[in-house]
Amino acid sequence: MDFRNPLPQRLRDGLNLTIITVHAAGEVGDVIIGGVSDPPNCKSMFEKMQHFWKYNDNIRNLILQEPRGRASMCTNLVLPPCDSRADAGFLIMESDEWVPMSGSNTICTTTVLLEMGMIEMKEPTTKVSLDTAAGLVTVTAECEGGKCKSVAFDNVPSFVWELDCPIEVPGLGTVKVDVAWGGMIYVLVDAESAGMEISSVNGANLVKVGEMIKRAAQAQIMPVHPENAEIKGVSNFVWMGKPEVIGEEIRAYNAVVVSPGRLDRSPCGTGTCARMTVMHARGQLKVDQVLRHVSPIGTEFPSHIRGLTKVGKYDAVLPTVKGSAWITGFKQVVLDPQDPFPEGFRVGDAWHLGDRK
Ligand SMILES: O=C(O)[C@H]1NCC[C@@H]1O
Repeated sequence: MDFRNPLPQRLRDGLNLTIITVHAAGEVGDVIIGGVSDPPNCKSMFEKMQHFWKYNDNIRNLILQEPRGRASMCTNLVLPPCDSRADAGFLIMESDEWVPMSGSNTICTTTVLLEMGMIEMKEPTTKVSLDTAAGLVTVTAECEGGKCKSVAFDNVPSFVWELDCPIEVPGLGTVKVDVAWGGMIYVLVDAESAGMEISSVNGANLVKVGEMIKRAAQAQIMPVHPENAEIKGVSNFVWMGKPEVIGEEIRAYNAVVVSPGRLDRSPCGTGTCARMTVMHARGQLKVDQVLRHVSPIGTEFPSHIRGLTKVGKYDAVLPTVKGSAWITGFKQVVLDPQDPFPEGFRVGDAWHLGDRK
């Protein structure tokens, strides 16, 4: 056997992605660090995201769908930033969409950028500015011995469109939902009042009922971001667990149903921001008070509101979310030109197929 040149020529010639595999609080947010060209003539990361949606969405399908991907994972693409203040730019791929912002993915990407030496790590604290499709996000990483121990990101302002908005859900009746922006657009429902228990063993039911409510909300309401009319429509769903006051802090479980229907393994950074703005609007969370948001697998994002602002006509909060990520591997992904599934596939045993055939 000759191992000197193990990769056949036809695989070396085609798509060849260098990926660092990583998870934050259990949620996979792999990071592509090589093999994808920067789209030309884009003035913002939002324009780069639109470019991929329009011309290169096949890469998202290839990476996230089977056989290379799976339902419960995301992938990030590191690119040069457009904002001159930023150290790096990145775009976020989820199963059903490119999303403007994501918490677990910001934590994964920052950890990879620092631990792989793509941005210089300074101990004990490294400040990083990341250009995202939702805007500039500043990150403070606690670092020690070459490890990025934690990542706290100052998210874009979050605000509420609706509190207690009645939605007619076929099979369930009227359900009251909150609608908020946390870097993605969320519908949020109090789990206890809907008779839902947040636990991993109840995962299938949380997904099934959450998807029913989310799809009904998508059909009945159309929130539009006041500063970017192209960001519109509900993306994900949050089950809000009962808040428990512990000293000065609040601890609460949550379960986020990520489209097309699976639970976020992490406490969901953008969902946490959406929830904090809802809790603040209801007088349940004060500025600087910690919300320790807990995922169905028990991982935590300690978070807080660092100040108040306005987004268009809406009162908004400035949310900060903290978590940790761990690199799990390194891989090269290729596409054989003869592969019958150049964009992968989904099977109903593991995927909510939704409207797909
Ligand atoms: O942390 C978050 O914001 C997310 N986790 C996966 C789905 C959401 O983007």
